[in-house]
Amino acid sequence: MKIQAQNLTFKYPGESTPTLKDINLTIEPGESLAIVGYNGSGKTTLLKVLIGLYDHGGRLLVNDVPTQYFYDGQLHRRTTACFQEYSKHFLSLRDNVALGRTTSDKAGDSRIVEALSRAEGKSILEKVDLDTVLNPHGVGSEALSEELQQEQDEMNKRMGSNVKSLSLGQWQKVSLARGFVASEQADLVVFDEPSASLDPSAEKALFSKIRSLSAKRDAGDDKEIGSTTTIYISHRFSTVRNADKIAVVENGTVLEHGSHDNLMERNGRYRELFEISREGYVD
Ligand SMILES: Nc1ncnc2c1ncn2[C@@H]1O[C@H](COP(=O)(O)OP(=O)(O)OP(=O)(O)O)[C@@H](O)[C@H]1O
Repeated sequence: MKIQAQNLTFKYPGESTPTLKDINLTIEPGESLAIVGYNGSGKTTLLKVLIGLYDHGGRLLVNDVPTQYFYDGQLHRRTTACFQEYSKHFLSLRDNVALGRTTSDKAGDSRIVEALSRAEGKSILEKVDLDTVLNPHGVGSEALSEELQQEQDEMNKRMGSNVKSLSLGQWQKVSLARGFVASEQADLVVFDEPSASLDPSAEKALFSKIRSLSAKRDAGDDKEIGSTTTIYISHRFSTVRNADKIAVVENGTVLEHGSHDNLMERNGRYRELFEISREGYVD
């Protein structure tokens, strides 16, 4: 999917000043774009506007067509988004990953295992199986409200001992696996800080899987296929540098964009942020 933002602006309802202004950006089909910048600079808002979640000023074009010419839901069906606030369901591991998108047979289960593996979460299967019901409220039952405690007691009664809790990082991998299953039908896949709860080795492998979603394939005459575009927000420059394009967002606008090499050569904010992050790894 090709995405073009032309003089894009956006203001949250009730706010006096726009959160995004003069955004001009083109992401070609099959490209990966990393969005970087300080906290509160507008990265998540930009991601949400680019995938059509918010009404905006200026123009947003998808495959050269202004988004208002698509019918309701048409673009959303082609988009998969993994946001920081992911959902956890009191459902089996299978249903948490697939949400009904896979068939209930061996082929369906192997898609789920494959998605868990791409999300660096295959080891979760050493602790629970696909039928295990996951408890979204965590281990600390003493911290649960009376209502949640009742819900948990009820589930435990119904499911016997087959209810298990996961760590934060394991839940994040379940939510990423959900994104990978959904991405099979998507032309645009977006991730908002997908590795926040992951350890460095899982993180490195995850980003290479995310970028491989974007690998350009020969689409032949069919412009619709072979062109999954990925956009991700990350503060980890070791992974950001491998994106095809990087956009530096500051005060609600794109300050610089280009490849890692272009931006390093430009010697501007990207280079400054990259060097600060590198210093963080040097003793
Ligand atoms: N729903 C909202 N209503 C009003 N203002 C909002 C809303 N969501 C975010 N903002 C404001 O918009 C600005 C940009 O927020 P955004 O979440 O896009 O930043 P970000 O760059 O993704 O930050 P971070 O790196 O901390 O996740 C911030 O000043 C924030 O307070």
